[in-house]
Amino acid sequence: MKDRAALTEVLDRELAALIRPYLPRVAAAVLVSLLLSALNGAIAWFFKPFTNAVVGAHDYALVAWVPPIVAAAFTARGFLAYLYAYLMRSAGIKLVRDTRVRLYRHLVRLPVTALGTETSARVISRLLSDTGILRLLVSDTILTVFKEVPSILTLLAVAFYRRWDVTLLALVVAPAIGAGTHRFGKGVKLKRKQAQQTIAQLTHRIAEATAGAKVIKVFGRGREMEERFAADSQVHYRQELKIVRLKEMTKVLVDVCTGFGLAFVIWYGQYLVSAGTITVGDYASALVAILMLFGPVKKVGGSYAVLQEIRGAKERMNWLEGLAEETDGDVPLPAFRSEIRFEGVTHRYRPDAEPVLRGIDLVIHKGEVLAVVGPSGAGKTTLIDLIPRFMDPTEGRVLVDGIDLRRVRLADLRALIGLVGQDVILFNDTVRENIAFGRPDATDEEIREAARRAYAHEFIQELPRGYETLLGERGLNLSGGQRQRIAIARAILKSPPILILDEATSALDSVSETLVQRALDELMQGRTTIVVAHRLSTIRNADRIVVLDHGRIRAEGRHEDLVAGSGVYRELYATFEAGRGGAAGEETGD
Ligand SMILES: Nc1ncnc2c1ncn2[C@@H]1O[C@H](COP(=O)(O)OP(=O)(O)OP(=O)(O)O)[C@@H](O)[C@H]1O
Repeated sequence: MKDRAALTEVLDRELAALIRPYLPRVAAAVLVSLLLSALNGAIAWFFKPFTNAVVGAHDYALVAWVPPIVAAAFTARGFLAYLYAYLMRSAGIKLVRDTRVRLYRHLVRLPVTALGTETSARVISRLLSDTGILRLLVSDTILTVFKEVPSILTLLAVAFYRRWDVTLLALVVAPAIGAGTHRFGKGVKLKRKQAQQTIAQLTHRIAEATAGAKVIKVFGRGREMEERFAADSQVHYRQELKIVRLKEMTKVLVDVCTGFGLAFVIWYGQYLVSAGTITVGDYASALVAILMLFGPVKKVGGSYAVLQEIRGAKERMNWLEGLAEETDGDVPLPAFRSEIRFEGVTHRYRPDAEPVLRGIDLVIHKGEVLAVVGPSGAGKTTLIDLIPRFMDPTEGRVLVDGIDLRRVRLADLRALIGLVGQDVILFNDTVRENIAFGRPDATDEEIREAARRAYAHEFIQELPRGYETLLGERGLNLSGGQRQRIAIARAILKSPPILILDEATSALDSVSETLVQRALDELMQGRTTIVVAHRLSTIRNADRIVVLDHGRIRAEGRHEDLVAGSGVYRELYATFEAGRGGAAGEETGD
């Protein structure tokens, strides 16, 4: 109970901090809205003398003024209403925009392992949908506080001043309003969180339907996917409906309670009047003030439910904001001079899990091509992921030129590294931008030269708009080999001294494979290369091979030596040979 109260307090402080930059704009909007009310009041007020003047036509001087004043008043009203809406809405949209940008910046700065088992859909729903709800903070909650709370306080003061006892009587219903509103509000908060989870689920299903289109079709599961989406949408509909009902119930509650409050006041007031204790004037004045209180109280009650909704969304966003960003070191690393060293490296993905790497000691010398081989799950990817410091080892350390990676400036370290992974990520941009991803300042000639060396220039020229061709979402309109060559061109253009390759396990057709292999050879020229190898040619040509098994280095050496000596390696090599398809077949000809 106490924890929950503390959480609410923290949430409210965070919400207050979020809204602070936009307060001047909101205050200006409230000011405009007060002006607008005054103008409306004035229009109503002057209606009588104007009507008398026009209809009675006694005052000709005034009659002449009426048409321009009416036109001006309505024009001013239109513009003030516009200004009010503009100020109010822009503050809300700004709040949403800035929060999204802040969250995205945070997302990009997270370590790659931080998101763990979270799906991208859950992150997307937090970034787009939960942040969208924040808009209500401006257009509802803050607005209500600015507009209604001062009226409530003024009216209460008047009512107390006139008849404090009558007013107190009206207030006996206040605790009921407070407790009921709070209870409904809690329901709204819970439902909002659930509804946002369902939004994440829907986002997930949409992503599956687009990314998994082929699988869904070939397994004939389209109908089931539709049904699941419809079922989730139905769940979301019910959750939203529940939110609407709870919010409206809050207003009903205020109506019912105020009805009772009023009944008490009328009953007691009449008694006082008939007993001659108070004057009719006092009674009427207190009654009017109390009556006028009900409208603003109802609005504040409704707003409290909205605030709970916002708290629910903020709580979900806090999960993302609570993840720690990558920690950066401060030792500059302008160049790669001699070696990468693993010292007693043990790594677990979770404290209670088995280690994936166990006591690895390994030195990779500058200029060397090191192939890492091992059965599936041996820890190869984990090993290479430690070099760009995608994560820190749980025990031991990784050093570049004798400096622990934890102390090195991350940007410097990563500037020295090129990475060509199994899954080629192409961005939703032109071929040109995709190649220049690591060097946005590269000239056209440099980009072409990189593409030529990656054996990509020819096919790029044949694309409809050459280098300016937009690659579709995830570059779907290119073949696997073409995608890989673009990734290689990207690495060639960056020209890093250290290269990390995670060879694709799936074989390409032999023509494509030859081109990719040549492009890779070109890329590896003169660079220190660590490659998770799946091709026979790669392991045969490597300066050294490291055999990983169950997180340990089981053997190390050149291909010829290992074939002669290590049992584990011979076994592995046999599986490579047995599986040689396009990839291996290519190089057996030599
Ligand atoms: N992010 C992660 N969280 C938890 N466990 C992980 C994570 N990444 C990998 N693992 C586990 O660590 C072990 C080693 O995985 P790793 O990807 O390093 O092996 P690998 O040798 O590269 O395998 P493969 O050749 O199949 O890609 C596996 O058991 C895997 O399930």
